[in-house]
Amino acid sequence: MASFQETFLQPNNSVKKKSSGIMGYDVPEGMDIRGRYDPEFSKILTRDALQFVADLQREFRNHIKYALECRKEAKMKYNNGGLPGFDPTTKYIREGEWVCASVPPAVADRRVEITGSVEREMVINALNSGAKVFMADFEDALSPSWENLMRGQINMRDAVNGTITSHDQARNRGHKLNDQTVKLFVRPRGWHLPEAHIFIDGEPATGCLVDFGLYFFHNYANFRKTQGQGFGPFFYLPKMEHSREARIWNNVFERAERRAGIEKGSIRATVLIETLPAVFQMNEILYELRDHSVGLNCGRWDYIFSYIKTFQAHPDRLLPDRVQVGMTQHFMRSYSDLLIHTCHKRGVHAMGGMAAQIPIKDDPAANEAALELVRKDKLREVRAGHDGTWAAHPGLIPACMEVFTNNMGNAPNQIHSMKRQDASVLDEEDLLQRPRGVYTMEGLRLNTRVGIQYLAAWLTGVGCVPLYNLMEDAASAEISRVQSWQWLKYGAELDGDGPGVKVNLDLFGRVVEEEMARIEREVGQEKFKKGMYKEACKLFTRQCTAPVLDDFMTLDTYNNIVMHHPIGSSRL
Ligand SMILES: CC(=O)SCCNC(=O)CCNC(=O)[C@H](O)C(C)(C)COP(=O)(O)OP(=O)(O)OC[C@H]1O[C@@H](n2cnc3c(N)ncnc32)[C@H](O)[C@@H]1OP(=O)(O)O
Ligand SMILES: O=CC(=O)O
Ligand SMILES: [Mg+2]
Repeated sequence: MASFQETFLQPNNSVKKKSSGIMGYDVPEGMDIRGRYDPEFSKILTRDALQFVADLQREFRNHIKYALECRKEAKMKYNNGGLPGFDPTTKYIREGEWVCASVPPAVADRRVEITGSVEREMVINALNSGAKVFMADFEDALSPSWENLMRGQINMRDAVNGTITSHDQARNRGHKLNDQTVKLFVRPRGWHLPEAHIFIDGEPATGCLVDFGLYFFHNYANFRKTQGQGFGPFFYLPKMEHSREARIWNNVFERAERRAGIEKGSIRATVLIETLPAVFQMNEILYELRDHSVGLNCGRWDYIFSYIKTFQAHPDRLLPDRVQVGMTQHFMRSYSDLLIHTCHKRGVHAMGGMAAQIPIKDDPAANEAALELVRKDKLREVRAGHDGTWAAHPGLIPACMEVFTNNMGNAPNQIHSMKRQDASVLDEEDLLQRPRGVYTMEGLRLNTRVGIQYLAAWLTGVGCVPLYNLMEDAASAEISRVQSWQWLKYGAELDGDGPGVKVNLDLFGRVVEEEMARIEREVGQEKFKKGMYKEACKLFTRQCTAPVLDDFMTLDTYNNIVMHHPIGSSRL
């Protein structure tokens, strides 16, 4: 097999060019790095790694643009009254008798997976956590600033090398890896997010190709030796809407494997089914990735967000208060059951999702109640046939582990024991059924407080925060945003907690003002003044009152965290 150096360091005639002045990155032809120069970052942004990213971008950019155009077309169809559904032209895939490549032994048992951003201490804690897998997140849990992304890549490299350490000076505490660590999966950003600090041929790079490309380039060889038992690296793939997007990932993987000289099928990925259109494409997505798949996951928070977004022009499908849209609603249960049936039919893992509860430090009774909710959620998942689940915090791992182990015993998964044949009859009506529940003023207030505080954190580089004893990230905060937009747009009647009142601009304005005052009281004047709450409030208000719904909260907001050097901040 060709060595890493031989395979990647092919001669090229590109002009050696340093960007960003005297101290600059050594970039290949057609590439421009507009992010801050840092000697540590330059060990990630090597010329050859950048060339690899540029090659991916050049080969796949038109496919990505086409896939994003198709999303727009689908949106138009839904906005004109259409409903998502199964595609008659791919019935042969849904009904065919095929299976995915067999599961790599290294990740046969995934009963508890901890997730977290790629921040250094969190990475070390997650790898030491005693879960089976750590999903290191460049997506929902990360604010994609240049600093976060580059430090995240450094942290991933050091994690795979087994050399990652950190020292917290303020607390005089060190972090280092235990002898036993968990298996690493990396979640790159979704297709929709650009990387505005790296330009290729005059255009911002595609965020996920930067995340994937840099991580793969630097780590694939070590990963396969130390983590993957000959397989890997392993990925989670977010926010896809159609199997054509999975086909692009499959082609990216095959290209990377060829360039690295490793066998086809080395790279493995779990796809999050977290958009409403994707639930009708689960077989097709697995089929596209059949040589590279290691299952599907119920990304329940983005799924709820996507339900609202897909039905943005359907006032008869308003969702009730966010807290009432749980996994026991018929459409959510149907999605999880069909996902299990589909994955097990195709021989791969059906992963559960994230309960939003996190440990409550200063109130044992409330903490026990939160833990009980997590246990209940996990029990539902394992009994339904899921092979594993997500935990948002190390403190939840023992409870999740206990529930799964009590029900699965020593078996690494339930792929062959829980076929869920009964779920094969679930149809469009089950998957789209209108959720039941009430619309309340408290729901609107909570959405406002959560949306503003999440955005305020995101603007300062923090992509996941504890709010009101729950985990909030880009996916859960999106629900708050689009729900507020939808209630406002259609004048939802809030009658769940008193006499009915219709949401309108006046009411929403008052709610925003009052909730800002409450946030100030809750966080304290000093933190409020130093923080980005006012900016966040402006962004949230604009997004909720926009005549046309923004596709993603993070797209417009991204312009606020782009920092071009040496010029200063810049809009795309
Ligand atoms: C919808 C989705 O996409 S879900 C997936 C994306 N979301 C996530 O991954 C959420 C990950 N979780 C988190 O980010 C955090 O747990 C939060 C923000 C929810 C709570 O954070 P905090 O309030 O800071 O937690 P807390 O103070 O209890 O942390 C205590 C310790 O646990 C660690 N910790 C907390 N969560 C995690 C985690 N997910 N992974 C590893 N370590 C963690 C902290 O680093 C801290 O360690 P230290 O004592 O060594 O400094
Ligand atoms: O990514 C997970 C989700 O629930 O969204
Ligand atoms: Mg998600």
